[in-house]
Amino acid sequence: MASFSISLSQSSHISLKPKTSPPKSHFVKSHFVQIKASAHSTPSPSTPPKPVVSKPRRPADENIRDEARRNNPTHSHRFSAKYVPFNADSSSSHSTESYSLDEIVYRSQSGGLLDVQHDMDALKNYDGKYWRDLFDSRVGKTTWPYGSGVWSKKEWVLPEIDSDDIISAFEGNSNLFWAERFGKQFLGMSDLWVKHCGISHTGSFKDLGMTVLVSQVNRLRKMKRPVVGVGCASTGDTSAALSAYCAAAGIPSIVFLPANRISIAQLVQPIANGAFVLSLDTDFDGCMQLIREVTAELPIYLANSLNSLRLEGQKTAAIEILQQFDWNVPDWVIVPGGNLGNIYAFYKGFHMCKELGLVDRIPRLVCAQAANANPLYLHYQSGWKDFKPIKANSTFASAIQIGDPVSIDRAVYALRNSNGIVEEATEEELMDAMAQADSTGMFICPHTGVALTALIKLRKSGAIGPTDRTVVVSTAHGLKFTQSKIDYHSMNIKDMACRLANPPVQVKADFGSVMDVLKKTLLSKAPKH
Ligand SMILES: Cc1ncc(COP(=O)(O)O)c(C=O)c1O
Ligand SMILES: N[C@@H](CCOP(=O)(O)O)C(=O)O
Repeated sequence: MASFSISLSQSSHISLKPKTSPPKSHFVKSHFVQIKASAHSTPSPSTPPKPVVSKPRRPADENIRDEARRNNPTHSHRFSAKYVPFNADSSSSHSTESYSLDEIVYRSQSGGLLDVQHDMDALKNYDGKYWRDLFDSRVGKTTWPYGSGVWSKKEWVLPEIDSDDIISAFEGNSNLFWAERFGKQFLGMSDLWVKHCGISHTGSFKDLGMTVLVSQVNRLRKMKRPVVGVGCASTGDTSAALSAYCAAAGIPSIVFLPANRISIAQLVQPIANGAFVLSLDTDFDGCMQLIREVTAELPIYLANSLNSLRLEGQKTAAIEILQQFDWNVPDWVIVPGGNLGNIYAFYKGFHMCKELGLVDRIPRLVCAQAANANPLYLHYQSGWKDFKPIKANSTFASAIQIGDPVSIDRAVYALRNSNGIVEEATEEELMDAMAQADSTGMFICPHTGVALTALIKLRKSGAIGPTDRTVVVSTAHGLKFTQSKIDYHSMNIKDMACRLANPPVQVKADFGSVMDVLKKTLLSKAPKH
């Protein structure tokens, strides 16, 4: 595997009936009020927004933030959220411990994980149709901030933040790709989809969480909270997203990277975005330990997914999948896992949609790991007994080379509550799966190769049926990982057959030689009529 050193000296308006059940008194005066929701303001049953037939063009001297301010001058909020201890065992969730999202806190008093808890009673004042219509009305617009796939779900993400404090690149709304040929040719499947979360601002799903986290930091700094910068440990994608969003906000970012373990494309991202980059002679788990110690001492805000704010943004990918299927629920969703925040984020997004009546069930989740970095897989195989961190070995899926995932409890909770499965992929399996997918027109990253391997194995075992609607989550853009593809297609990998390698053919630059080669190769493959 290649390694690199870090020596670089309108609005659509919807008319909705209220829920038949009586809403809570502090929200609604009459049960029979008609709500007009606009794409640019949170609808209020007590003060319905003015109906607007079509959105007039914004004055030339007004930008989209100004426009949002004008349309929503009071910034009144009916919804709220807070941090509570993450409790895998809900029977013991009687804790009264909670924190405002404006506090800087990453762990509960007992040292456990935190979770962002929304005021579900307030959200339940609106029925599933209300939320589906509201979210649908915001897709594909430039209305600040709802044009973002994350902020189109603002009421479910960070309901209390002022739109003016949001730092967004209009992330999300990513392509749900129908993998027609891959599904048909290799798996006999007709309803296979790839959610391309990596076709995004910085080339990975991390943008979804980072817009939320950096927006909250922006708010904290405006509130004069002591935050001198934002820091993370990273295998390459978190650091890229953090540095981009911080640069957009004018906030300093600090990234801890494991030396020689991330791709050159990932390394250059924070460098270009002006982050303070530390290359450390350790692995990701070592970097994570260090950033936790540093952020406990210095006023640097922690941006890893230990910080549950990140997952609020990431969960919108799950909501988006449902939305893209017209609120039909797929049977399976397969997610590659490393630090294990994302698998929980998917669970949370699906679960919220069920709880709030947008859908009536959730998909089964599969978490896919590289066999060289498989602590969750081993834990699953043991029947969820005694989790043991491991020393992760080098893998082409370098962004998930993690042996001591911070979100292990969240992942176990998500998988147990979705009748989930954990699978693993060897280096050869993941690279072959990546090459196979690429040969059908995709250009995926090795982590997506891990997820596809899980799919291939589950199809072979019969767990996933030929007509099951299945979504594979692609987590990063293949262009960040071109070196792995170069190594594969030049058959330059020790102990790997690279059976799908497609190296370029060296030919003399004359007509005869070119014709000979073309006849021998292309024409022999032409379909016979
Ligand atoms: C490309 C890519 N895929 C998958 C993952 C795994 O996500 P998580 O750490 O949330 O499990 C990561 C980061 O860890 C990643 O960068
Ligand atoms: N793959 C991640 C690893 C860190 O994960 P996080 O979600 O906890 O930030 C990366 O790109 O750094």
